[in-house]
Amino acid sequence: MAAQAVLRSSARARLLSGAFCAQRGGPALWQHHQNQRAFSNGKILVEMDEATGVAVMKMKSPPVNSLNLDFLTEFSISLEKLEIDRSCRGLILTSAVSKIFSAGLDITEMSGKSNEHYAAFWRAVQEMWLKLYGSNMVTIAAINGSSPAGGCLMALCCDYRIMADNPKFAIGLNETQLGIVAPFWFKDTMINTIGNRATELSLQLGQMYPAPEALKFGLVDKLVPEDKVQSAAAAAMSQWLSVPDHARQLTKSMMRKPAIDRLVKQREADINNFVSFISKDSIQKSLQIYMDRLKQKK
Ligand SMILES: CCCCC/C=C/C(=O)SCCNC(=O)CCNC(=O)[C@H](O)C(C)(C)COP(=O)(O)OP(=O)(O)OC[C@H]1O[C@@H](n2cnc3c(N)ncnc32)[C@H](O)[C@@H]1OP(=O)(O)O
Repeated sequence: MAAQAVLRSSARARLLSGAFCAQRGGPALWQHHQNQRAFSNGKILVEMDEATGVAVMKMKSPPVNSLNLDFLTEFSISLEKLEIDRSCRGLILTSAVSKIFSAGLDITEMSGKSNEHYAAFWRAVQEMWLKLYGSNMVTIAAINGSSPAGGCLMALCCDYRIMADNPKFAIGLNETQLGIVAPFWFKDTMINTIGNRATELSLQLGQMYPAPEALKFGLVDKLVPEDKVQSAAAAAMSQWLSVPDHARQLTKSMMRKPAIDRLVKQREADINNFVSFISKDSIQKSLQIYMDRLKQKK
């Protein structure tokens, strides 16, 4: 109950009540301009091309697009809005922040907060995963910067990944480097992409892979020059959209449903696990050390 109260007081409540809105004071409604429609909830900007049925979702939460409770709530609501729009068949997920796709879960959401807050936060992380991994749309990640942990997870949820060919940009599930453990559904998502052995190595070591290495073992599907990421994503999208929707959607569901069902069945237990793990003193200390190191590297 307390967890729901936290969620009610967050972006979801503001969005649904219409306070998150466009500068003119209305709800985050579509704005029309020629063949384009757009809406923005503040941290997320969505532009949809009506001629192609493709929406581009840009994450815009500087400095690093870290995934806090408000961001995750906006993300899930935006995705739901596209999912129920029958004219939208494809989604390109990318970043409006230079050199960063997403820094993953916001570490400050996992430090020094109440158990109710941890529970609400983790429910929002689960929701983002359930919606994106289970989307009926074709989803393509246009990875135009670094993408650790939760950022990598978002990319892995997509059907296809195109990354900027820059060895300074790295991607991976680096949770163990923070002294924390990726849950089973992060692990399942990675296994479904790169296989069991590569996932085991990657997760235990908490590896971050520079873009060229990520390509080698299939963590991403294609590298292109930085300035071609969006056009390459659009080109890949038109190939994916040439497949009849019903056949592609059923095939996607056949591949992903077992992993999705597994979390759905254990959602509350997974939240309880997260809360009891993250609230341990030793884990809080590890996160603090990691954050201090991040700040010291400057
Ligand atoms: C227990 C259950 C498991 C939970 C599963 C967890 C999943 C996760 O996603 S945990 C988060 C893992 N994320 C990371 O390890 C990323 C850490 N960040 C970085 O490596 C870098 O910041 C970067 C590569 C993303 C960007 O580097 P750079 O452009 O040099 O920017 P700065 O490092 O200077 O960062 C700017 C600013 O942002 C703060 N920050 C960075 N990442 C996060 C984050 N994930 N959460 C919260 N805040 C973050 C960083 O501390 C800087 O803050 P200021 O010093 O106040 O400017």
